[in-house]
Amino acid sequence: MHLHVANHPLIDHKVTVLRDASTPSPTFRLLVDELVTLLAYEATRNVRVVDHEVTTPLTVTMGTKIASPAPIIVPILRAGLGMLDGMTRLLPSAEVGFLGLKRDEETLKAITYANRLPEDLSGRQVFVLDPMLATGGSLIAAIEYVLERGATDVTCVCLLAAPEGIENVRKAVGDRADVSVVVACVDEKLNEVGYIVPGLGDAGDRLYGVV
Ligand SMILES: O=P(O)(O)OC[C@H]1O[C@H](OP(=O)(O)OP(=O)(O)O)[C@H](O)[C@@H]1O
Ligand SMILES: O=c1cc[nH]c(=O)[nH]1
Ligand SMILES: [Mg+2]
Repeated sequence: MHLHVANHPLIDHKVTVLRDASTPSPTFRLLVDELVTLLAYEATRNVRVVDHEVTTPLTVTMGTKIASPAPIIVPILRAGLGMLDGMTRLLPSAEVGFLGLKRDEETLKAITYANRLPEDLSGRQVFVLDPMLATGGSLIAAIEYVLERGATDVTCVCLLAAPEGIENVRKAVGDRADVSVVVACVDEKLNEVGYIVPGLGDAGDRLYGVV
């Protein structure tokens, strides 16, 4: 597994505002959207492209276009939905599959309640979106889902990660070179109830309200 931690003052600034408990949902949603756009620059560094001839007003030249089959974006419901628009804006030809996972707050195990992914992801490049990588249980479940269906290149885009969660993902995927995690910030630790510290609280609740 390859880990890329973004290192950019604009990203740090926006993450700081996200952390602020007084930031209201509309601002929180806007910042998540902006952060995805910034992280996507790194996350899509290895997006597959093919040569593509283009006619400019002056001549014919060779450029590139996103390869076929198109990449597939998988937001993990709920909180990952807040990252979807930002990602599809940059990759408009991508397809979107949905995975609904809810962490049992007692056991901290991820429970799958929705799955709308193509059965066959053979050879597909997948971008998994989830703002929070805490114990890693949810992300590991998502990575395993798409790998079992044949995906060959999985990039996870997260905002905050706990060191414990990164370690768990690393253990789960081993030294696979085609799984990577791009994250805005690696936080200090998990607390005794599995929340990221200093973190930003419950990302789903902050985006969409307490349910
Ligand atoms: O790394 P983990 O320990 O698995 O925790 C992280 C997961 O917890 C949150 O989702 P949650 O279960 O709160 O669902 P929600 O998005 O519907 O709020 C978050 O969005 C991740 O999916
Ligand atoms: O800190 C955390 C941990 C899991 N899920 C969240 O939304 N926040
Ligand atoms: Mg939540």
